[in-house]
Amino acid sequence: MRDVDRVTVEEVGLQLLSMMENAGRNLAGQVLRRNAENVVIYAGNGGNGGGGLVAARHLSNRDIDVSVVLDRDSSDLDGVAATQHEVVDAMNVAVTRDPAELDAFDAADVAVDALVGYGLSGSLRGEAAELVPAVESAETVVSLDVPSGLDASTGETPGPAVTPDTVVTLALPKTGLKILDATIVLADIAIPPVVYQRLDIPYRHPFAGEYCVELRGG
Ligand SMILES: NC(=O)C1=CN([C@@H]2O[C@H](COP(=O)(O)OP(=O)(O)OC[C@H]3O[C@@H](n4cnc5c(N)ncnc54)[C@H](O)[C@@H]3O)[C@@H](O)[C@H]2O)[C@H](O)CC1
Ligand SMILES: [K+]
Repeated sequence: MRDVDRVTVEEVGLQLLSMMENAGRNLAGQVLRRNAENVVIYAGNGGNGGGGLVAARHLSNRDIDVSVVLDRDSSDLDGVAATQHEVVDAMNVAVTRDPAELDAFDAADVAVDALVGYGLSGSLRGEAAELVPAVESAETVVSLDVPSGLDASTGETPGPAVTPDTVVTLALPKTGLKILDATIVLADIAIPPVVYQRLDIPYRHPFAGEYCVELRGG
């Protein structure tokens, strides 16, 4: 997946922010399908968190009551996550580090888990790990790309990990998802077939007339 991202950005010229926009909009679409009224997005400081913050923007644009919980102070965000945070902050979306501070916390019908994706290294630690019970307290948990704390390649959970109802995984299903009971939805983030060709990955798009396809029910 890292190679797919690299070739897409460096050789084809599609920008990370474009892929992330597709990721976040597809994720928001999956949340909207659940008729959620009150959504809490848990976001970390990487591509995964950035996608979660894009979804926060799309949901807020659709008048959903959405709040964001970060695993660090917003001033400690950098890169794409900082860019996406700046936008939701300007939109007056509630952003906090402490879920108990949110009026919406007890009422959340969907929690979006965008703390860590395939960038996990070792066991889930620090505030991200401490937030796992809060994420799981919502009626429905939707993880972006891979459940936070689960190794995307092996499926191992060397420490705490989110147990989602649904995973919205991006571009290609990650092998580590095989062990989960969750519903797996594959989302199109517009990676062109030439990228897979260059990497000798046999690929035929599975999306038919949609941007998301359910690979496996929970
Ligand atoms: N083609 C695609 O699939 C695309 C995927 N995208 C999304 O980007 C993430 C991968 O982004 P990356 O920045 O490489 O890493 P993460 O966001 O997954 O993680 C970095 C984040 O997590 C923290 N962290 C790492 N290990 C731990 C740990 N053990 N405990 C606590 N915290 C940890 C680290 O400090 C960073 O803050 C991918 O999953 C997709 O969601 C792109 O949006 C587009 C292309
Ligand atoms: K995640």
